[in-house]
Order: sequence, then structure tokens, then C-alpha cells
Amino acid sequence: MNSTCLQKTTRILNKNVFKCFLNSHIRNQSSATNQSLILTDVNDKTGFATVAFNRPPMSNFTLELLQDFSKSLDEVESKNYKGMILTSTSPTVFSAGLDLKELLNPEPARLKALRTAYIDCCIKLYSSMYPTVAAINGHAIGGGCFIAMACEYRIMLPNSKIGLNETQLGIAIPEVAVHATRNIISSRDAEMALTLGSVFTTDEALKIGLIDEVAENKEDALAKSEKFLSLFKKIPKRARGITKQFFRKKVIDLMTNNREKDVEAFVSYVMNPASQKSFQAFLDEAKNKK
Ligand SMILES: CC/C=C\CC/C=C/CC(=O)SCCNC(=O)CCNC(=O)[C@H](O)C(C)(C)COP(=O)(O)OP(=O)(O)OC[C@H]1O[C@@H](n2cnc3c(N)ncnc32)[C@H](O)[C@@H]1OP(=O)(O)O
Repeated sequence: MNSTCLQKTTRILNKNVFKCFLNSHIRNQSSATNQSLILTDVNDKTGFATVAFNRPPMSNFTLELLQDFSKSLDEVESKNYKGMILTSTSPTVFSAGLDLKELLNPEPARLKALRTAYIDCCIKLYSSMYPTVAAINGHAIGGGCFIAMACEYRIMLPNSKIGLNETQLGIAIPEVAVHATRNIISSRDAEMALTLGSVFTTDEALKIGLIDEVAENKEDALAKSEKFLSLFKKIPKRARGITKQFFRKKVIDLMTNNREKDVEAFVSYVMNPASQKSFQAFLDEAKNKK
């Protein structure tokens, strides 16, 4: 097989695997271990890329997933795709945030790398020149919620939960997350939500403006996402992107300039015995539910 033919075959295979994942055929983590942690599919007609977290069932973030996500975001930018839909291959979860097993008794260097990789992805997503939409196909908690918040528009499925629950775990919300939340919901709602570590239902999130639309199912969420991205079809990319970045400048600057401080603070919160206890309690409670 010549290389062009091989590339084409690989692409078709990847597309089929992706469709299969989108249809949620993979229901457990072990069946995904040999697969990419991020799947990207590009619609040749629209030029929109659909990027999916591929770590069922919780789509929680490990260092490796975040490193791959960062590369995918670079690819969407460098290949000049017209927009990005962010979703996951899990049947009921967009993302449960950072993998709590990464936070439990961590090796400090890996924990630092994890947080650095997470911020790196947030900066790329928050400041991207291309339009972004989160097709939130289930729960979006902690770091999963913030990633959705870094997109320009949020469409969520019914009967799901979304929120920044960090304070409940003993982790203070970084200043940057305060400003990013205020960019979406009212300052009053933001203060209540972040100090309580509130997790909202789909309907509650719609009411306060944390999400923009509710979709009937994943297919509908993807269709609505394409409709949102299409709004920008005729708007020159550079003018649009720079204007977006002006609105987001404060958050982008804080994330970029405070990166080291944020990592240090995060490591210190996570290593705190009270936080360690709360991570263990969550994992034990989930086990005992069964
Ligand atoms: C610039 C920075 C800005 C912002 C800051 C962003 C910071 C982020 C920090 C974090 O992300 S901390 C992590 C936050 N996440 C959580 O607290 C956990 C969230 N999970 C849930 O609330 C629920 O699991 C769910 C609503 C997603 C799903 O609920 P349900 O369907 O009832 O499943 P279970 O709770 O029974 O869980 C099933 C299974 O999955 C494990 N699990 C869930 N989440 C995580 C996780 N994040 N990490 C590791 N494992 C997780 C859970 O332990 C169960 O495991 P079993 O082995 O018992 O099956």
C-alpha cells in the first residue's frame, strides 16, 4: 500500500472508530486503554473540528490526557479549522474534572506537571482565534466545568450536573476562575456558587446563564453546536479572534502571568491532609454507593 493510500485508509478507520465512540459504544475505561485519549474528527464540508475526551466512563483528566488535549488544540489552531466543538465519548459525562487518583498521595513533580498542563490547555482554549463551543453531553464537574467555561458557548443535555466544586474539596478557587465565572454569570451568582462549591442541574445552570442552551440528546447538541459555529462563517477570523481576546484579556493575562504561583498554591491545597481526606472520602463514598 502506498503512503497516500495508507493515510486515507487510516483516516477512514479513525473516522469509523470516532463515530463508534460518539455513539457511546464504549462503556468502560479498560476498553479504551489502547485508544487515543483525545479523538479529533474534522467535517470537510464545514471545516469544524469535533474534539472529544476519550476516557470513559468519567472523562476525568490525567496528565497524559491533558498533554494530548494540548496538542489537539495546537492542531486545530495550526490547521486553520473553522471552529471547534468540544465533547466527550462517555455516555453520561462530559468530564468529572481532574482525576482524583492523580490528586491522592501524589508525587509532587507529577502533580505540578498535571496542573501546568491543565492551565496550558485553559490558556489555549480561552484565547483561541477560532470559535469554540462545548457540547456538554453529561456531567461537567470541577476542571471539566472550567474547560466548558473556557469555550464561547455551552449546550448541555438534560438531567446532568455542572459546577466548580473545588471549595467542597478544600481547594480554593484561583482568582482567575472568579473572573472567568463573572464573565458568564452575574457577580452575585458567581460568589455564591464558588464559595459554596455549587453543582447545578441543567435547568438551574440555564436559569443563571452558566449554559446557553439545552439539547435533547447528543446528536441534537452537536447539531446545535454546528449552528452556533456557523454564525461566524462570514466574519473575518482575525478581526473576530482579536475582539474575543480583548473580552478575555484579564483572564488570559492572569492565567499566563500567575501560572507558577497558581501551581504552587494548587499543590499546597492538594497536599493538605484535609483535602487528601476529602478526595479519599469521595472515592470511598462512590464505591460504597454500589
Ligand atoms: C485555571 C484553573 C481554573 C479552575 C480550576 C479547575 C480545577 C479543577 C480541580 C478538579 O477538577 S478536582 C476534581 C473535581 N471532581 C470531583 O470532585 C468528582 C466529580 N464526580 C462527580 O461528581 C460524580 O462522579 C459525577 C457527577 C461525575 C458522576 O456521578 P455518578 O454517575 O453517580 O458516578 P459516581 O460518583 O458513582 O462515580 C463513578 C466512578 O467514577 C469515579 N470518579 C468520579 N469522578 C472521578 C474523578 N474526578 N476522579 C477519579 N474518579 C472519579 C468514582 O470514584 C466511581 O469509581 P468506582 O471505582 O467507585 O466505580
